Amino acid sequence: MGRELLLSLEGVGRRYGFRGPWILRGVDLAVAPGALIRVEGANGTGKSTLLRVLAGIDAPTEGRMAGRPRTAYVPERFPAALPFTAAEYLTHLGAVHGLDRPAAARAADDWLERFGAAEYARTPMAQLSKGSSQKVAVAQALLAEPELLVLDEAWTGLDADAREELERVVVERTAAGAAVVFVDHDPRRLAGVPDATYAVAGGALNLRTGAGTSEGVGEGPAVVVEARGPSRAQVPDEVVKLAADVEETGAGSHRFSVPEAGSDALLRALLRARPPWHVVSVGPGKAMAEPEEESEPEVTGELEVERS
Ligand SMILES: Nc1ncnc2c1ncn2[C@@H]1O[C@H](COP(=O)(O)OP(=O)(O)OP(=O)(O)O)[C@@H](O)[C@H]1O
Repeated sequence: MGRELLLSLEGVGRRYGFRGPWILRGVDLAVAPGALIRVEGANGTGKSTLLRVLAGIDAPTEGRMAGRPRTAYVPERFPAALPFTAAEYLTHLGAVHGLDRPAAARAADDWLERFGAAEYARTPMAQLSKGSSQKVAVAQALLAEPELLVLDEAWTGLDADAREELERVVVERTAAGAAVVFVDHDPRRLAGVPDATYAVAGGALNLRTGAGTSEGVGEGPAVVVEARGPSRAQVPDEVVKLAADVEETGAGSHRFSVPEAGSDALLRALLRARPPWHVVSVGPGKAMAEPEEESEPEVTGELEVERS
């Protein structure tokens, strides 16, 4: 099955107020279905700002975002003192997400149960402990099976069982094709599992491990990216370097085969090119060892990266 990007950021910047310092600048990020992305960085570098932009809570001050996945977000600080019980609150949110009330109530109970908070279902949220209230924060994000799950320190305050459960849920969601972007202060969190780890520093988002880094490229199955360039544009050098195979499939259209570990970096390079390329589809290819057997990627639609 082909994959369209769920979301992409291109040249995104964010600052607070007209004259505030830039917190983020020139951020490019391609979020594919099934991707697990970790974001790191020192305190105050802009991780939460980036996650709020990804979650659609905050708008970029400059740059472009394309794609509108069904998104759920666990904020760093959850407003716990709401005038509802946990079950009422979750049922209400489930209904807002389009579940009928009985289904929403069942989903609310199921998620509270899964995180060991069933006994607090009828407790007013203002009376919940910090940890129990964090379980409600996590449950509200999982209710509607989001396509993009954004977790800002979501493990903080959870007990050991709930922390493990949340790791399991993240792996389940990505296996089901959802993307998960998370920040967590514990380096052991989902260690070795993320497809890519980025660091926010000096306003920039830098790839640390995973796609496009030396430890990642060359591993894993091939991914085929179909993209269309501006008329008579050269394939960007960075893309040529990352791709294992480049084929011109029509006027301005190209097909790139890239090891899975390098696919995000290749997508970023296409989106960053000036003028930018249009990513048409992303799909699985044949193993890199069999280049002569060309695979036909499934074209699933077009992601137009708008320009200002
Ligand atoms: N709503 C806001 N208004 C003004 N400044 C803000 C706002 N939100 C964040 N900032 C500033 O933006 C910078 C980045 O904050 P952010 O919370 O994104 O960083 P962070 O990397 O998540 O930090 P931490 O690790 O401490 O959670 C900080 O200087 C912060 O003071």
